Amino acid sequence: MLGAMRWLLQPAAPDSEGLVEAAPTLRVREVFRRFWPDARPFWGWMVLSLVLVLLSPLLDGAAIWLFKIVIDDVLTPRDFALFPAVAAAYAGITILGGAIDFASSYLTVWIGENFLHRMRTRVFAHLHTLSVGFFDRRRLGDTISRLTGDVGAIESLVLSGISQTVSSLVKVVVFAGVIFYLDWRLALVALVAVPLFLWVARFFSRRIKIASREVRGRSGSITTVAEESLGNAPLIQAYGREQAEVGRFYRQSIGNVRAELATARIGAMFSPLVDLVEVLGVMAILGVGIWELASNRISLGGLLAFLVYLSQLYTPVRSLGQLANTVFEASAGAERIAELLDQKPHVRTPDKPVRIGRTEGTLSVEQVGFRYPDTGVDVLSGISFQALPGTTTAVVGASGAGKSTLTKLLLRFYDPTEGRIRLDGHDLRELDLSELRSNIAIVLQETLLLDGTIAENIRAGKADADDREVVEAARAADAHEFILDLPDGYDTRVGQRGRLLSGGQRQRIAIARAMIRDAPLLLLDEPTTSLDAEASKRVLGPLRRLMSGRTTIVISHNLLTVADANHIVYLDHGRIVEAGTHAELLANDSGYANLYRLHHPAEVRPNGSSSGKAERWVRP
Ligand SMILES: Nc1ncnc2c1ncn2[C@@H]1O[C@H](COP(=O)(O)OP(=O)(O)OP(=O)(O)O)[C@@H](O)[C@H]1O
Repeated sequence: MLGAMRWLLQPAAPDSEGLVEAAPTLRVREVFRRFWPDARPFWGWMVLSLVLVLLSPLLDGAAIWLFKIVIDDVLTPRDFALFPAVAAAYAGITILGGAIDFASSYLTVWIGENFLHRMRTRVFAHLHTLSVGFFDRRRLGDTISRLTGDVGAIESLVLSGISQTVSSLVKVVVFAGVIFYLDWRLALVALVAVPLFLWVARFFSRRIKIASREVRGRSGSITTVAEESLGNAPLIQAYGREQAEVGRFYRQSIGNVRAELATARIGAMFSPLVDLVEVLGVMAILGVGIWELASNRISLGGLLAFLVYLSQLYTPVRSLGQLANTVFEASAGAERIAELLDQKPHVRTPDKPVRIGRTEGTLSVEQVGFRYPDTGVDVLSGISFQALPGTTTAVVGASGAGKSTLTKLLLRFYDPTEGRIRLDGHDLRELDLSELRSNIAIVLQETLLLDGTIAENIRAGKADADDREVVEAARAADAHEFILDLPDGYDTRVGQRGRLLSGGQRQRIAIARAMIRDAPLLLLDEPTTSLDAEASKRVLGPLRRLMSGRTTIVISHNLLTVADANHIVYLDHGRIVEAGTHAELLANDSGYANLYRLHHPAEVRPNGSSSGKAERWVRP
């Protein structure tokens, strides 16, 4: 028996795969204090909705009072005189009640949905203020599940919760008032059940909260697995991992079922217990009622009306108890939203940023050191170099040397942990973030395309560009012809992440996007690495056009695009070990020369001088 009870009341076992970030627990009061201000725009409407909510129990009370009149003044004396008036009053109350119920239901949904929409958009906008580091660390699926699922919890807590509480409380006050008016002795007997109600509700609410937390977390895990798995469908199919992935999904899904069932068990135990309490109350009333009736202190109509009022009173008391469960369930979701909103961007615009407008493009990297948050290793240390307007600086080094990390610092996705980067003499940390980024155009190794049309993707570089500019940029990027060959030309959709295009085509779209941005600073991170020799060759011309006249930082380890850079910086394990021009570094015959020989075995003589082929390669 005890074992069965324990099973009935036990929350589901937590997920051990760690797919979702734990949210700190919050008391319902704190959740409330925190999110109540978000409902401010709806306060006026909420007052109106509460007025409607107040009217409804008053009408119910009046209808029951009419019932008492029917029994005591129409049926018992068998007098027809009052009947037409009572019938008309009934009809009037029903019509008015219907109109109020309609207005109240619609208004509640209207307020709820609009609040939800604002909250969702606010959380989404907040996510976009967070630094890139947040997205590096978090599982996207969990974040999406919070945005689409858990936001609703706040609505049920802050809005529906309030209106249901007020409506139930008003009903309790109205019906309790009436039963005291009818017979205070009977009313006192009826109150015996109240502390029992409260105890049962309290007992359940804590358990419901723990069980609900698991349900919310599991729903995040399901979205996480689905997002990661479906987002990598080609990889999973190529390596035959479909069954393993289905297994992973199955585990999270069954975990969700168990968590839901545990919550349902705990919730379903609540109702029968409350029924029991209610029956105890009614029996006590009937016992005392017979005695009251016998001593003529109450009429039969009065006793029957009393019982109806009592059932009306128990309904809101019961729903207050149920509401506590709903509120605790919702607060488990609200905790997950609060955790997201508590995330602060690591990188932000200072209160009084220096305005630079369009930069000249002098970039100085001064003694920069960096380690990723929550790691113990310096990825970069003591990095210094200067890039002057219109020149090209190449950053070269083996895989993992820290080249891409450097671009992240230049874009201010992260701030250096030591030293500084200056643009036109100003530390990047002093600048307005969006102004800084508007001065930079990027072309990355893995081309980032949005699931829109070709034209939209090019225009992402400059939102107000007209069609002529888009075509011009595409021509300069050597993309115009292949775009015209596509089924819908510039209006062809590129598919998720541009998958409907080839690697080289994606790269040329990215170059067109950088072209149209016309920014003074250009960051190229391995722009040709994912392309074969033929495709690389095709993008080199457009890249050159893009680079001319801008301060360009090229990151590469295949050296294809770097040989004619004005300055080459060779990184090894996060430090600069060599710097100079291509010829100087080859003459040095050290790390850079070795790397170059690796890529172009036939082109470098052992004494380090170049055969000149490399230059022909980059200057076709
Ligand atoms: N978000 C991150 N969090 C923690 N460590 C990271 C993160 N990104 C990169 N690293 C680490 O930083 C080091 C440098 O990585 P980075 O991507 O800058 O190298 P890279 O020189 O660009 O390499 P590749 O040429 O292969 O792209 C690596 O050891 C990597 O493990």
